[in-house]
Amino acid sequence: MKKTGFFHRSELTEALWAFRREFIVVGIFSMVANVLMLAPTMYMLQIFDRVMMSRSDLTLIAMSLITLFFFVVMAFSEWMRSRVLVQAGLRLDGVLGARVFNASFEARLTQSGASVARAFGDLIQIRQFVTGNGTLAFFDLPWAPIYLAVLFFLHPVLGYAALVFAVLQGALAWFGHRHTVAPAEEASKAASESGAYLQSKLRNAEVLESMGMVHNLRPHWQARHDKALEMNGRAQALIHRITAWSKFIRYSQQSLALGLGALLVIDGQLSPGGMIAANVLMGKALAPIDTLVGTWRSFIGARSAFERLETLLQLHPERDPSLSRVAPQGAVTVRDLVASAPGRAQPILKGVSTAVPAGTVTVVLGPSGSGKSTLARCLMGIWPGVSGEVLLDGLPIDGWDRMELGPHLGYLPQDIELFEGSIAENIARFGEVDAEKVIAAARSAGLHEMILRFPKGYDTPIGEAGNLLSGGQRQRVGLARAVYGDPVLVVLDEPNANLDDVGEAALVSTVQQLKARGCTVFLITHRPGILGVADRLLILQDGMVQADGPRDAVLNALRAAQSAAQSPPSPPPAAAGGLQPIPA
Ligand SMILES: Nc1ncnc2c1ncn2[C@@H]1O[C@H](COP(=O)(O)OP(=O)(O)OP(=O)(O)O)[C@@H](O)[C@H]1O
Repeated sequence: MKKTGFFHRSELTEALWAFRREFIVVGIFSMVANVLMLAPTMYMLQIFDRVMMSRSDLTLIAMSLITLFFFVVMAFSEWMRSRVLVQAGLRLDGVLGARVFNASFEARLTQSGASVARAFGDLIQIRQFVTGNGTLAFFDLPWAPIYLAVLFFLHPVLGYAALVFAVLQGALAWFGHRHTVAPAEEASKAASESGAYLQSKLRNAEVLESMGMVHNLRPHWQARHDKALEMNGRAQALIHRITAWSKFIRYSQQSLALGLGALLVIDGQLSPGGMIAANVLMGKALAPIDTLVGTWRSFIGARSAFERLETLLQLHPERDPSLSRVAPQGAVTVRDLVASAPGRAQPILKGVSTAVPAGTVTVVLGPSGSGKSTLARCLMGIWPGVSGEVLLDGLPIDGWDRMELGPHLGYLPQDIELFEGSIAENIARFGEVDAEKVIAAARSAGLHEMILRFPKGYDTPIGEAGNLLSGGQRQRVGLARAVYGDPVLVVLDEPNANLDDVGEAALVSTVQQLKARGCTVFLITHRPGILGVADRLLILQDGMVQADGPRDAVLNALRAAQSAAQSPPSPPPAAAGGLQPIPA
């Protein structure tokens, strides 16, 4: 449960908070390991100041055995704490993986500006930090004062020297933090922008290669790449300078501590054993600070990753499973639908309204750019900037849980969007392949015989985005995927764009079968040949409804408008929205 008010924790903090027990266990093992880290120091003191003086073999053996035992316990504690952290990291991934996956997809749809491609990289970065040296150094840090106290106990000058070095290391860490965060962030942003640019162009490699566009695009990429290089160079230079200073302080500390101990020994204020022990102790007291300095970059990286991921999860909260509803029937109502897009002054859809009873076929017509595909996306509840309502069985479509609603919907987008995998997997929407349902969907899309002619039948791999299939085959596989599992609402965006006459006849039969089982169908097309299957027509013009109603009524009205417009010499009417002449 999320806490409210002062104790409110974000979802991500809550996920980490759930591992508090593990962190306590790590703290306990760290305590044991750190206390036992005093064992070599004590051993050294005993060897130099006691065994060497008394020359007692027995004391040496006893001291060695005890110290060995301490080492075993120390090694076990170190191993256990790393193990607990690694397991916690895996569990964290398990807890957040699905959420980040879903939120990434939602973010992609809403284009909310959250860094989608980075989301999983961010999760890995957080996990690696939480399970890495940074966290261990954080647990070791509180024990540094114990070593300091022992140093003060050996000689106050040694204690003060350690303090000075600690302050120097700390100041360096702070300086590094202040001055390198922004350049490092900018460098990583520039690098991912350059990578994303290249990636997006690689997707269209055929077009670029065939028309010799590679040469033209290279300078665009080079500019981004150069910027990334420059940023990276600047950040690296700073980081290297800080690392060099850090090394200087560390080496100085090691040697100066020994020199200081020697001075105290010469002065008779410290035993030789104390000198060696102090040297080791000082190294241990400063090691966590050293590690923190070494890991502050990953800390900063993990912190930014944490913030980005937190924003992503906040913008795309988990849907409440209690909202689960009964299976929809397929009645669709659209009310005053206004769909906008970033960077466009005018909305794409400007107040579209229609009401479609369950089990009817609506053919959507209109000229290019009139908003048909946008309407299709709104009907699927996947268009981000909308006002007005799209209701499925009277309930807002974007309020449904997608996992729950998805199987009841079928969608064939204009660019089909198949995925690498087999034909069967694509038709089955990458869920569990139910052979009977897959074959039924393929039959329904008039694809079954064609698939059987492939050497591997339904197991034929279709390549990335289906590029091993022809345009018409891709469209039919997309159609079979849309009708898979008997959905109640199917939206087909230009499903006949790549089809020959046989394919179009199969499409008509598919739509008739869908209708026969009570499925609501929206079919977007430019080709009037398919109007025969329509119960209703919806004609869009410039984002507005120009005509809507039963097919014959709309057609009669259009014909009347056409003949009225043809009697005086006047330009052909735009009534049919760029449609070829309405067949009689
Ligand atoms: N993501 C988007 N961002 C901004 N504008 C968009 C976006 N998608 C579509 N548009 C614009 O919205 C308008 C309608 O596009 P839409 O794809 O809905 O038209 P359409 O009627 O399906 O056209 P066609 O018949 O050519 O497929 C177009 O002017 C297009 O430029």
